[in-house]
Amino acid sequence: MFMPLSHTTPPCLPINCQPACCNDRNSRLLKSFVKERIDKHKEDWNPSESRDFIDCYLQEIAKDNGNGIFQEENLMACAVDLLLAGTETTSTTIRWALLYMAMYPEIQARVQAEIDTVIGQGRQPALDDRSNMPYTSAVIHEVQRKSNIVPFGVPRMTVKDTVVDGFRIPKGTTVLTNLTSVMFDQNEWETPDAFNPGHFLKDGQFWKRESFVPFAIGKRSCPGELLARTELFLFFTALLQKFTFQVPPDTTLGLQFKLGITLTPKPYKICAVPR
Ligand code: HEM
Repeated sequence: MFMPLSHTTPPCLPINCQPACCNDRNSRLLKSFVKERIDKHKEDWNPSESRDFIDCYLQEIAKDNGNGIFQEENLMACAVDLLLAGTETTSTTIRWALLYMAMYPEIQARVQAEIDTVIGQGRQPALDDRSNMPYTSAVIHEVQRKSNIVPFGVPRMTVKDTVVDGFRIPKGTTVLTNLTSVMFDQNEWETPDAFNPGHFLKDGQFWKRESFVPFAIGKRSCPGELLARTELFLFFTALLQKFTFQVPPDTTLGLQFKLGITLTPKPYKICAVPR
């Protein structure tokens, strides 16, 4: 179970904390959408059959009549967090992936060749295909490493005086994990600043690397990792199965970004040409 992000995030981060979902209007819309869903779940709730997260939470609230830690306010905050953390991140990664594909047509062509061999055009991609597609997996990992969309993890706060590697961190200190330093470490990566899927390939097979940490590590690492990895594989392969992404005529694409809670590419235009 996780705490709402708002309980662990300091109110004023020294960065531009304004993803589209954070502005007042969008935040109100999101909250009222979640409230509607919770009310609907309460209406047709059957305690002996949990359909999803909201049902399970309602069950926990009912156990101690809403007097314990499980309360409707927390349910609301957790559901909003899941929607925010779960949509902005995956869609931003896909935006980076399409940008890289348009900028590196030879890499895109190799992904498409693998899709054509393993999946073909006659059916949609399935998760089972992933283990037969080392090059595509390497490209998705390299997109995640190089685009580095959550460069400082999620801000945390020490709950007691702590010593890390000889450094004393007093209780109540906000701590950011510098994931960038690991994913661009010159001692770990052969060409840290290049977009190079070869970082994740050895003898033609997918190579899992310890320094690949876009979801952070440890007991507070991203709870959505499995879902995100599944979504990224299915969306990316489905898109490249049907389209080739190209730089529009007379346009130069670049890797300019905007740093907010996530590191997103600046808006860009590319052509999706049906295959
Ligand atoms: C490419 C996609 C994603 C990336 C790169 C990503 C990355 C991260 C990172 C770095 C953290 C901070 C971990 C830490 O502080 O140690 C985090 C936290 C979190 N992520 Fe993700 N995430 C992604 C997708 C998702 C999805 C799909 C969901 C849910 C459906 C999700 C839900 C969360 C939540 C709720 C937290 C806060 C957990 C807590 O406070 O303990 N994330 N994520």
